[in-house]
Amino acid sequence: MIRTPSLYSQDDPITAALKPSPSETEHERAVRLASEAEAKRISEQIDDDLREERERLKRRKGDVKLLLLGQAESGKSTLQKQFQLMYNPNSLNQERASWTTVIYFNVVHSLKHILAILENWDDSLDGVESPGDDSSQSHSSRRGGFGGNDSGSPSPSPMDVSPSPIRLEPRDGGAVQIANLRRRLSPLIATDEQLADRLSGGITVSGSGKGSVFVRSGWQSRTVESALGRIRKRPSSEDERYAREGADEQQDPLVKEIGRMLQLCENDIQELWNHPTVKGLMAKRKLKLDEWSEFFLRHIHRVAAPEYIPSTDDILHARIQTMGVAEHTFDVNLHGKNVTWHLFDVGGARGQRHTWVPYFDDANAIIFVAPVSAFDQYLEEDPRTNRIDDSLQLFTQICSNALLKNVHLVLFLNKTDLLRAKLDRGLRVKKYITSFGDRSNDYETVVQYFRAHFLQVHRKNNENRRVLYTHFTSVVDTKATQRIIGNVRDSIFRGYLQSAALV
Ligand SMILES: Nc1nc2c(ncn2[C@@H]2O[C@H](COP(=O)(O)OP(=O)(O)OP(=O)(O)O)[C@@H](O)[C@H]2O)c(=O)[nH]1
Ligand SMILES: [Mg+2]
Repeated sequence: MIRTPSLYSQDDPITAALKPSPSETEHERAVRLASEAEAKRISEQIDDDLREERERLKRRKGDVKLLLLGQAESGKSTLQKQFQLMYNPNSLNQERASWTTVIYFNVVHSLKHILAILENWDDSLDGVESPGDDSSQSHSSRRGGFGGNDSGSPSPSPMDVSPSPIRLEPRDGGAVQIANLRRRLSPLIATDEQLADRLSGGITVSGSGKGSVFVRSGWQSRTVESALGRIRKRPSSEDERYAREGADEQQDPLVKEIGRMLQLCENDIQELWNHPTVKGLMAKRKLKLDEWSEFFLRHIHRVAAPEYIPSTDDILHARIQTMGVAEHTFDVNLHGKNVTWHLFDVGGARGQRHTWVPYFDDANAIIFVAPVSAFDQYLEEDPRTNRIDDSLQLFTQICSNALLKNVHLVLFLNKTDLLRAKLDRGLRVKKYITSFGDRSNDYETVVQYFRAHFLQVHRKNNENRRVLYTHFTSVVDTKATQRIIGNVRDSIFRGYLQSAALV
């Protein structure tokens, strides 16, 4: 007979220490056995997790890992949606209905913001300053020159002052009209927090400002799940009709109710959006709306329609902040070879950037997204830092990071459509970026100026003499972006094949 060592061998001091006391009662024995069983379960779970992780790493060995990096609002998640549209369009269709919640939230939040600005403005409608004036935040206290020099911006040039400042609505009629709109819209505005809660699953992120909502990877199904307590699987299809047919049975009662409210309030929203006071404040830049706010308010007739299902363009314009790192997987076929790509879409706010590092050591490529339209904007997390300055600082850190020194590097100078629109509206770069000086304020000069700064950062931090691939992009433009994604895919693939010694 084979003899096995006793469970409580006298030779082992640890097992001796764990040996039950001879005076152990029945109850103590039951508690001990339960805790030993729980410890065993946890240990086995850890072993399973480790085995799974090893398998996953083994599987991923030949895969391409692409990181999307850049500051908050730069367009990383929008670019990820373009990849999804290109390589896994069914998955975008399956989650189409869940974007309704985000878009309703974007609309309600924008209305709330407009009404809040109007409230603060009611008392001082006559105190309108010159166009282009941006006195809601003092420039002199901000970093506006490249490289974080604290030079601030020059005071507005007398040339910028309009000889006849726009007069906003007189207090009486306009103010009464706005007060009525505020009253009628208040039930809709009151849903803001419920919507935020639905999207974030109750998680709030400190310092997120503007009442933004952060979502973790997989929020689309969780949003529906948390509302209904179940997820219904639908057959995948490229047809938006599926989304429409499935949407009703899957729809969250809160979202349904807000859809109904939007329908009833559409005229009031139109009236507020087209109100001369709102237009006047926007022209004076006393009221600054984010690009997605303007987009959805311009399309409110469609968004407030019964049975609204977001179009692909709507999904590309919807705004929700990424929390942590979200992994998306696609199969990319090139020259008959099928390779799995893992796209890592990161949260770009300063408080999120520490989550990027664990993904650096086995990354093959990075697309760094820098919004060039942001020259007149400041960080949510640090209102003293100009957004372009922050992008350059972040790009410096990425270029100089030792873990990333062999990674294929692509730069997207993004939001060129918004840059063009701002310049066309007469915004002057020099007012925000002092080093721009007296250069011509046209689109070509401005984009080349920004590009030169990014190239300079790359040159100064390029011991390995790696190539930087640069693209001017507007990632909400599907046709142009998909063409660029094709180029990027080819260049990443070439590098990948070379490093895998397959060519
Ligand atoms: N007009 C325009 N809008 C853009 C462009 N790129 C992104 N946007 C919009 O800008 C907003 C922010 O884009 P996101 O993709 O969510 O930004 P992000 O980099 O993922 O931000 P975080 O998740 O906070 O790090 C969204 O409403 C997008 O639709 C662009 O090139 N042009
Ligand atoms: Mg994002």
